[in-house]
Formats: sequence, structure tokens, C-alpha cells
Amino acid sequence: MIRVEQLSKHYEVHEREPGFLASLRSLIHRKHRLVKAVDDISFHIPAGEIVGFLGPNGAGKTTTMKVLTGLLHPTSGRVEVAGFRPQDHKNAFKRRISLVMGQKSQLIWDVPAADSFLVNKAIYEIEDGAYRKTLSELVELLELEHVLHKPVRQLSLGERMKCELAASLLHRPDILFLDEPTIGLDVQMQEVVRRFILAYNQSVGATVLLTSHYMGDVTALCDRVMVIGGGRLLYDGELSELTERYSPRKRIRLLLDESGSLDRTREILLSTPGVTGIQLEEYPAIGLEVPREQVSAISASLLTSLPVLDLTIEDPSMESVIGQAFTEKSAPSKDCEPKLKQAEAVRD
Ligand SMILES: Nc1ncnc2c1ncn2[C@@H]1O[C@H](COP(=O)(O)OP(=O)(O)OP(=O)(O)O)[C@@H](O)[C@H]1O
Repeated sequence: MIRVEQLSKHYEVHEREPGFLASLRSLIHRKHRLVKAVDDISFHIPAGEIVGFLGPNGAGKTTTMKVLTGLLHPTSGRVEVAGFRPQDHKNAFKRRISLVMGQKSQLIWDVPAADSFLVNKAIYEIEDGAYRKTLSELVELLELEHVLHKPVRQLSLGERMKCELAASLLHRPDILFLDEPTIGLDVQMQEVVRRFILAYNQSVGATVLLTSHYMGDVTALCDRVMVIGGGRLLYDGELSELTERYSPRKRIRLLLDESGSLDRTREILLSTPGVTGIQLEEYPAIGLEVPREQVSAISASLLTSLPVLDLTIEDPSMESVIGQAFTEKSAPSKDCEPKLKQAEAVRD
């Protein structure tokens, strides 16, 4: 559905030093610097898949999305989306895709969202029956009934985001590019948007490429992730594998019965092989780290040696996993090199 081969997008930026004289000098001698926003990346996303596109600020995620939707021309490489070259701007292509940018609004600020929807109806030439049917489905799924007729500027961020999603999906695209769709939303609203994306993916069979800094979005929606940094694709594979590779430890949280003594607890933890990162500051709540493959054995042992009221096992945050992936990429070990290279091959 989406095929990207050796895509690069480079910008030549004019650099000017501060100050009046430097401004004058730059009129004659212009200094340029090449910014490799996207640098030789290849991947393939089959129909119906939801893929998380992760990376730090300035990594090249938005640039890639803009190339995939035809907003930017690639400097080099081949891009094919639903059989189209996005840069050809064919109407048939535009009807298949949608780009939702959490940071940018497509709704008209001073009029109700319902009016913006009518504008989209006209742009995409949606016929009346199909429009009414899709609109009523979207209004129900996103619970938009009470906000549809208020001017957009009076809506809360969450209400506006739901209207943005509805506006973007009225033409029932089957390929979605979602750039930070939950940015700034509270936890409850993030959950509503996630559930909606999943429901849309399942009902339309839509292919989704999603960027987000909220790892909750990624873990809830994506089995596969691509990690980009400095314009290069650093990882392309299963989310679970990324977590296992770059985070070989899990966290165990324990809540103990206060009848036990702190000193005795410390002694037991220190004498349990594999336990590190012991946090006792909030005793009787305790945090510790254990090797991933020993998590069951150590949990079982702690349940017998300590007066445990509650035990939870957690994966590390995705931020720390990605941070680790970046550290290793800058100084790759023999072990991680093949996996990182795998990202450079096109997936079948
Ligand atoms: N029009 C442009 N001219 C010059 N450089 C640009 C331009 N657009 C983007 N860049 C640069 O390209 C790089 C990638 O930017 P991009 O917006 O794709 O990053 P991103 O991964 O989406 O980051 P964020 O998470 O902050 O949105 C950045 O270094 C950015 O400054």
C-alpha cells in the first residue's frame, strides 16, 4: 500500500550570522548548509497495518509524511502510495488519503465545524447520501452531536481534535497519516481518539502511519514501529522486539505489609541475585529492576521471602527504550548492528 525506496529530502538553507554587517555581507556571499531532513530511507507498509513512526524532535517524521501525501517533492528516491506517485497530485490519490496534523487546524475558526464539513464535502465531491451516512457514523463514534454547531473557536482542544478527525475522514480515505493526533489532549481524550483510530482502521481496513510522542498511543495501536533519527531509519520491526532489545530489564513494584522491617527488606533484596535499581524511599512501596528473562523467578521468590500485598511488573517507558536505541546507534555494539541494518532493507 505504501512503498518507499531510498527516499531523501534535503534542504539547502541559507545561513546568516547575526548583526547588520553580516546581513550586508550575506547579500554578496551567501553561505549555504545542507539539511538532510530525510536521508535514504526505505520501507513498505501493507494495507490495513497501523505503524508507529517514532523519533525525537527534528528526526524527519513530518517531512516523510509530507512527501507521502504529496505536499513535498522528494529530492531523490521512489514513493508509491496506493499505486500513485504522491507528487503527481492526482484527485483520485487525494480521495484515498488524509493527513491529520495535531498542531495544525483545517477547520474554519469562526464558523461551526458542520460548515467546514460542508466545504470538505464540496472539495471531495462527496454525494449527499454517502456524506449523510459517513457523517452520522463519525458523529456517533466521536460523540460530536453537541459540538457540531458551535463555532470552532469555542471548542475545547479535545472537541476540536475530534472535529478535525471527522473533517479528515468524511471522504472515507483508506490511508491515514496521523501526525501527533493526540498532542495536548488529556489522558481521557487521548483514549477516546485512540479507540476511534482503531475502530476506523478496523471498519475501513485503513492503513495508518502514526507519529506520536505519547507512548500510550503507540503501545495501544501499533504492533510495528519505525524509529527515525537524523533523517535515517534506525529500526523497523515489532514494538515488542524493540522493547526487548533496548530494554533488557523490567521494573517490579511491590507494596509490602508494614509489619516487615526496612532493614530486613533491604537485606533480602540485596541477597536476591539479579535484583538492581532498588528504590526504598517510599517504603513500604518499593521499586526494583530485574533482568527480563528472570522476572517470573524473581517475583516468585520475593512473594515467598517478603510480606507482599501487591506486585506489579512494568515495561520501561518507550522514551527510555528509544533513548537507548539512539545511544546504541551512535556507538553500536556487535550485537545490535544487524538489527539496525535490517531497518535499511525494504520490508516485504
Ligand atoms: N523547509 C525546511 N527548510 C529547512 N529545513 C527544514 C525544513 N523543514 C524541515 N526542516 C528540517 O528538517 C529536519 C526534520 O524536520 P521534521 O519536521 O520532519 O522533524 P520531525 O521528526 O517531524 O520533528 P517534530 O517531532 O519536532 O515534529 C529538521 O532538522 C528541520 O529543521
